[in-house]
Amino acid sequence: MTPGIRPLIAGNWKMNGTIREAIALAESIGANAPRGEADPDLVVFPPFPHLHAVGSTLMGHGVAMGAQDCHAEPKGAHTGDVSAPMLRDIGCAYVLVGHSERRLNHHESDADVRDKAAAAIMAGVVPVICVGETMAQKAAGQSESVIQRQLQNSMPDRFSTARGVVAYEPDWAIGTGRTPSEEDITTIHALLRRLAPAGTRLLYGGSVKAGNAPVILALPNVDGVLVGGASLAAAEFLAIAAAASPA
Ligand SMILES: O=C(CO)COP(=O)(O)O
Repeated sequence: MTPGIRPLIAGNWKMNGTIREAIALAESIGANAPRGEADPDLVVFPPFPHLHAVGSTLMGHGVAMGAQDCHAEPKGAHTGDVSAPMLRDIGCAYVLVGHSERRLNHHESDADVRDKAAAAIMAGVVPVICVGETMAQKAAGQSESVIQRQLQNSMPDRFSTARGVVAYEPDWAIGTGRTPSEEDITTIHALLRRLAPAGTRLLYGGSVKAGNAPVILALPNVDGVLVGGASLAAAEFLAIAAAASPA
C-alpha cells in the first residue's frame, strides 16, 4: 500500500448472476462492509441490467458502484452500448475501461480505452484503466514495455484531475489461480507509479483471493485489488477487504 492513499477493494462481477442474486450479494456486502476512517473504500461492478437494483440495495451502506464498460460518446446511434452519463445517472461512481476481456474479446485499442476514460471523466465517473500483458508478451520479456505503452496511450488528458485508478491485470492471471511473483507485481507497480499522475490508486487484479490478498496488499505501490471470481461470495470479498484494513 502507499502512505496517504486510501486503499480501494473492487469487485468485478463480470457477466454473472440474476438480479435476485445480485441483490443478495449487495445486501451481504453492504451490511458487513467495514466503515472505519482507516478502512478501504469498496466498490462493486455489477452487469448493466443489475445496476439499478444493486444501487438501491447499497444506498447508505458506504459501498460504491461501478459499471464494467462505457461508450466514448455521451449519446447517439450506438445500438447496444451504454454511455458514461447514463452510468452517472444510475449512480455509478466508477467505470472499468480497457479490461483485458474487452481488449482481447472486443478488440479495444488503447485509443478506444483513452476515449472511454475521457468520456467517463467528462460525465463525472472515475475511470479504472486496466492494463496487463499476455503470457506470450511476458515470456518474451516485454511486460514492462507493453504496459508502459498501454498506460501512456490509454490515459486521457484530464486523467490527473480525475482521481483516477489504474489496475494491473495480466490476462494469464485472470481466473487461472496463477499470479505474478511478488517481485513482478512490485516491478510493474513501480512502473505504474512513475507513469500515472500523483495520487492515482494502483490496483492489482488476477486470481486475488482471501488467502493471497494480505501478501499482495502489503507490496509497495499496491493500493488495492480488483477481484473477479472471489468477489461473487460476500464473505470472501469482505475477507479480502479486511486484509486492507489496519490490523
Ligand atoms: O479480471 C479480474 C477482475 O477484473 C480478475 O478475475 P479473477 O479474480 O477471477 O481472476
